[in-house]
Amino acid sequence: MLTIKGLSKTYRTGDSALKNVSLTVPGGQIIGLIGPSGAGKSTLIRCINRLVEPTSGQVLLGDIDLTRLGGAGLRVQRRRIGMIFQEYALVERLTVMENVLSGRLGYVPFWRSWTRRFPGEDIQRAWALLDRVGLMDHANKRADTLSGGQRQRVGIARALAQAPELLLIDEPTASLDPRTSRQIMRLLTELCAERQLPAIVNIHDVPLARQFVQRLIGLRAGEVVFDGPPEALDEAMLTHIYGEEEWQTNAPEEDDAPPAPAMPEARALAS
Ligand SMILES: Nc1ncnc2c1ncn2[C@@H]1O[C@H](COP(=O)(O)OP(=O)(O)OP(=O)(O)O)[C@@H](O)[C@H]1O
Repeated sequence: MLTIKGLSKTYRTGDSALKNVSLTVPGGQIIGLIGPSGAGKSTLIRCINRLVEPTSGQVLLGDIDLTRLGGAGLRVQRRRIGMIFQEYALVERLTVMENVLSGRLGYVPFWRSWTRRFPGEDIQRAWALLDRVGLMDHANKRADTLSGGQRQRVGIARALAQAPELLLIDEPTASLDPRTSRQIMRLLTELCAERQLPAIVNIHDVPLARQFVQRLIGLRAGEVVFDGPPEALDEAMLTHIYGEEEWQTNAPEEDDAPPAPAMPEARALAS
């Protein structure tokens, strides 16, 4: 469970990017974070993992307040947070398997990470994850030979290899075509449900968010102005959140692609 209490951020420039944001994300729930450019979505995500220092407030992962930690304590707690990025952030010249294993780097001793000798159980976990995200047959390919959707699947497997207790997902589909975007969103929602992971996904595409996410948070000028299910997000509320900015990027369509396979052994690993 993630609990955010009274979180505020004012940058040195005087920009008040977050104003007293409070919310709770229980395990298994994905929150879709929506709002116009400059609303504070990235700032919120970055304050949670302390890439940006909050000005005030608390961020509790379980019962540990991340805002009170520094140095080694923060490094240890950051292992509990998996990140998934718009541009995947893969190491291009490494294989798919090596990229997934890099999710374990925070756990292995320095000499092992230097020589890339990972424990057997890490390798087994990586295989199970590759199976779950549908990339078993691509394990030995270089990351730079993959399609965008495949790369994002590697990014997802790498984040899960970390055995995170929270996922922070920044614009996961912004570089993908509509159909691949739906496949990735479906995979993310399934994985969070299977592993009972709380997650926050920063997403520009409101129709896509509505299709896959059960709870949306609307940020406007650093404040939460909507917190509810997609059905409650009507045209008037969208106009309130976005003002004049366009929110519709991809029209929702039925997807004929089958859902990603749910491998029983990957489920067992997660439990
Ligand atoms: N490093 C920074 N220094 C000063 N001000 C910043 C910094 N980063 C963001 N801001 C300001 O904080 C506010 C929120 O920005 P943020 O990037 O969090 O919004 P966003 O909702 O993620 O926008 P976008 O959708 O365009 O990425 C904006 O007014 C922005 O100009």
